[in-house]
Amino acid sequence: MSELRFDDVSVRYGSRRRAMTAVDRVSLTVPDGAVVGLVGESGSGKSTLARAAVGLTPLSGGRILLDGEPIRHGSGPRPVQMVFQDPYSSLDPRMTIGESIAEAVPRGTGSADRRREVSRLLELVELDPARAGAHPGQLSGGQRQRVALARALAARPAVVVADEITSALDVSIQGTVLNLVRRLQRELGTSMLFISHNLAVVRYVASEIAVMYLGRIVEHGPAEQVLADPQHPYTRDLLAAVPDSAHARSARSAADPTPAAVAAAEPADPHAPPPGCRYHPRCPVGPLVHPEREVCRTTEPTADHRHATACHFAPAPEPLAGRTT
Ligand SMILES: Nc1ncnc2c1ncn2[C@@H]1O[C@H](COP(=O)(O)OP(=O)(O)OP(=O)(O)O)[C@@H](O)[C@H]1O
Repeated sequence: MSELRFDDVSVRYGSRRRAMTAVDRVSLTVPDGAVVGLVGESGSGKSTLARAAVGLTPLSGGRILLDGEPIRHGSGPRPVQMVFQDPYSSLDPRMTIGESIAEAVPRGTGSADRRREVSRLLELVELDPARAGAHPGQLSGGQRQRVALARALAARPAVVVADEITSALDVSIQGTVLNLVRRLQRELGTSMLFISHNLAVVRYVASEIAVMYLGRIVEHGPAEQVLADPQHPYTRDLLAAVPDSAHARSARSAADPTPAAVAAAEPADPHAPPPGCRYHPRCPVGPLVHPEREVCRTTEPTADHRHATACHFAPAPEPLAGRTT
């Protein structure tokens, strides 16, 4: 069992006047064996949450639990491994890829076993073990990202956090890396927090989707339900931005026409999040368009159901056929 749980987690940067809360009271569970996709625009706090999970960023509040226990980020193998957007940040360009992967194999493994493990991991990520002597600079971006995945898996992690791992790749390569993630997840059953600003990428691998806006989770539920029946106006806007898909078309028809006041709205300032619902200054169902909906300016909506939406004016979600809630 490997369940990662963020329990009321906050992360603040800076001090006093320039302080900003990048992650604000986030509760989110990555169930055992599930891939939770975390989406949201740049600056919403996704990377901060990821870095907190691997101990790179200290918490200002709340707890992060692995199988119910606080994670220990001391020496020794890290139970939560992270793969970054730029594999150069995790791969030393002076080391061969075999050495980089071997370094992450748990201590106490003999050298012959370590070599075998490196070959096994390279095969697992669909790279030729004969290339173990190559340096990262000799590989393509997609191949480097495969090595970064192999290195993360070498530590036999309970959970992998993947932060924008396809964002720097050519579109043609993104699909092969996503296929690999899907296959690895199916074969190894590793729990995963998969982060991307791109909903089209997340929906390809995730069993659940959580949507983040200005440090808060505004919608979370089973992937197919969030995609087919998005409840939060921000999720609908994200979906409408996905090029040519059935989901985008339905999201667009729900949101269209974009009211002029919404189109002209300024992006939010993360240093001064709006009171009430954080999305209200940009929201097509909020007080910009419906002045009587004062509650959006004054009261923060909460989300606490299985397909949960933090919006005062979200319709009740349709039950999924064949599922019990
Ligand atoms: N080390 C830091 N010091 C101060 N502020 C930071 C730091 N790291 C991030 N921030 C701020 O915290 C907020 C959230 O950033 P974060 O990188 O977590 O968001 P994100 O959703 O991952 O966006 P991106 O995809 O652009 O990285 C942003 O406003 C950012 O400017």
